[in-house]
Amino acid sequence: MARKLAAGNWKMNGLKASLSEATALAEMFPAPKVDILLCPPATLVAAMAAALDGTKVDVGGQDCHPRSSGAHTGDISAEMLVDAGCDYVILGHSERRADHGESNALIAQKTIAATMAGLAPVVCVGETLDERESGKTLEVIRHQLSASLPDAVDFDKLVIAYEPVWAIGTGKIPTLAQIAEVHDDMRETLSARYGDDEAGKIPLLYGGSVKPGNAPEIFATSNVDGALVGGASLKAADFAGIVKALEEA
Ligand SMILES: O=C(CO)COP(=O)(O)O
Repeated sequence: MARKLAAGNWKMNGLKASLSEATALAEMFPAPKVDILLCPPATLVAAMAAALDGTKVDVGGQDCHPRSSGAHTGDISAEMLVDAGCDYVILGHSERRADHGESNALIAQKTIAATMAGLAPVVCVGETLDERESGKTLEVIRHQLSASLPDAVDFDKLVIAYEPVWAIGTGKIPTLAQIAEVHDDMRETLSARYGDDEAGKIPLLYGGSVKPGNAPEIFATSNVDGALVGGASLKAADFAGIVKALEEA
């Protein structure tokens, strides 16, 4: 069985004052039954890690460079995220694939760098609306999985997030049958490559317009082990509703 994970992606949101939302969340879950993660913007990573030290809420970055150091202005390495107090890093989010032209091959390199540094990579995949409407969803997801993941991964750490691009920040979510179809197919694809035991350990998160209201039904869906949450992770009260739904799933 894969562990359960409620992960929040703050994207380019949050100033120092927002750390109170993170500490409020940690106070609500002194002994959570699931893993909880917040990924703030890079400017807040160290301060959030310090504020959450000793709590059950982990901190992650939203990207890392494939190299560990060097002349790469504006970039951050996996080692630096570890040094700042991170346990996780989100990789290959569709916003980075679109805004920064990230390829599957680059994401695979970043996944290796994160794994070598001891971070848990949260590798994101997801189809566009065009791809879904033309019946290519499973083909796209299978290709992204095979090309964005290296052969050597740490199965105790790797996390996959399925985030349909058209469901992000739109309030639209796929039907539960569509989520189940993709998650079951991802598990099979991972099993075929890595073996049933190893693939079975990988938490498969759903992301895209997850709210406290729709979380229970999403978490009851086949092969959904948690969520990667954007907007609803910014406020402790909203994210707490999603964490509770996962605890009760
Ligand atoms: O992209 C997402 C998380 O990485 C999802 O964002 P929303 O929850 O705001 O739709």
